[in-house]
Amino acid sequence: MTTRETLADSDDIGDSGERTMNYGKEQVAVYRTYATPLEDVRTIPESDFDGRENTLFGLDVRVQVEGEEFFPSFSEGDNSMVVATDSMKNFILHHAGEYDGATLEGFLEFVGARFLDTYDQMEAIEVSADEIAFDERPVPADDGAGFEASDLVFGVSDDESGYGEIALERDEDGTVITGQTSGVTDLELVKVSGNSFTGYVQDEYTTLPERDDRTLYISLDIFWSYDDATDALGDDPERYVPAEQVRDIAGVVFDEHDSNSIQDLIYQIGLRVLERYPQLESVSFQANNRTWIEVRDDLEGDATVLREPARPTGFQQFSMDRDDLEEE
Ligand SMILES: O=c1[nH]c(=O)c2[nH]c(=O)[nH]c2[nH]1
Repeated sequence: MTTRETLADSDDIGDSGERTMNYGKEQVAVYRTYATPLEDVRTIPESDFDGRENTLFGLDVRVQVEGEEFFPSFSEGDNSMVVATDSMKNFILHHAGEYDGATLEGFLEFVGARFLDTYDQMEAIEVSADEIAFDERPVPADDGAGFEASDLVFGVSDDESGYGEIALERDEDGTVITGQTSGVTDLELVKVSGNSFTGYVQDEYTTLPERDDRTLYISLDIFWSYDDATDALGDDPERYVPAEQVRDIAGVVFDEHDSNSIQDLIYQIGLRVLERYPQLESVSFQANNRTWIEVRDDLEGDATVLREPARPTGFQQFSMDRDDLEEE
């Protein structure tokens, strides 16, 4: 997942005739040690995740601001209203020390609201971040029985990470959230059996053989939006949806469900997510097919030998809401 937005992604292009005008800073990496622990989250049957210590809290932040008062900086080279993007970076770093909450989304709202409080010329702001994830490292337990996670040493993770995006505008009483998306990105899952891909269009362009079973390798980004965006902040941990639990739902549904395609699989994951979290309005997916190619199936039992696939890669995008759950 990248937090970079291109002009073509912008809402403002096309029919509205409205001008695109914003600026900001991206790839602001910030690390906070001993942030507030996330506690008292509701547990679900698919996951043993019940909170995180936040001993190391790392974020790769992107901030984008808008306001009519920035127009002269584009049209006349008049920087009198411009907050340097370098200062934005410093503002984000400073406020990482002021945040006393426990979630990525909470920090984005906190720092976004502080920007609007501080700079009147900013009318609207979007703040997003990818979590910079760290893994626990096992060390022998103090009581000599087995192993426990070190309090001090962490591995730099190559695995999936949390994602958040918050849009804010000023209103009479302060700031209001106008957009929110949370997510878990760069999940990579392989299921060795129980995946078919059959029944697709057969015509003169079809060379892919139907498969009753295949080793399915997917990379997956999952995003969700709450009915009430303030639930994303984690102030009420019971209503917060942790990225770790959604990650675990994806793994469990993949394990349980014999799918006939990635499309079929992500739909089932989406249903489970909406079922577990009534506070969510919608869930969406970006999947990529990275399935290996079988080179040997003449081995004993179910053993096979596989190789990396050649490019190009297939993808699936899908969004769903509570109506899909009700139709089941
Ligand atoms: O799960 C899949 N969905 C597809 O649409 C597709 N197309 C393809 O070539 N392989 C796959 N796999």
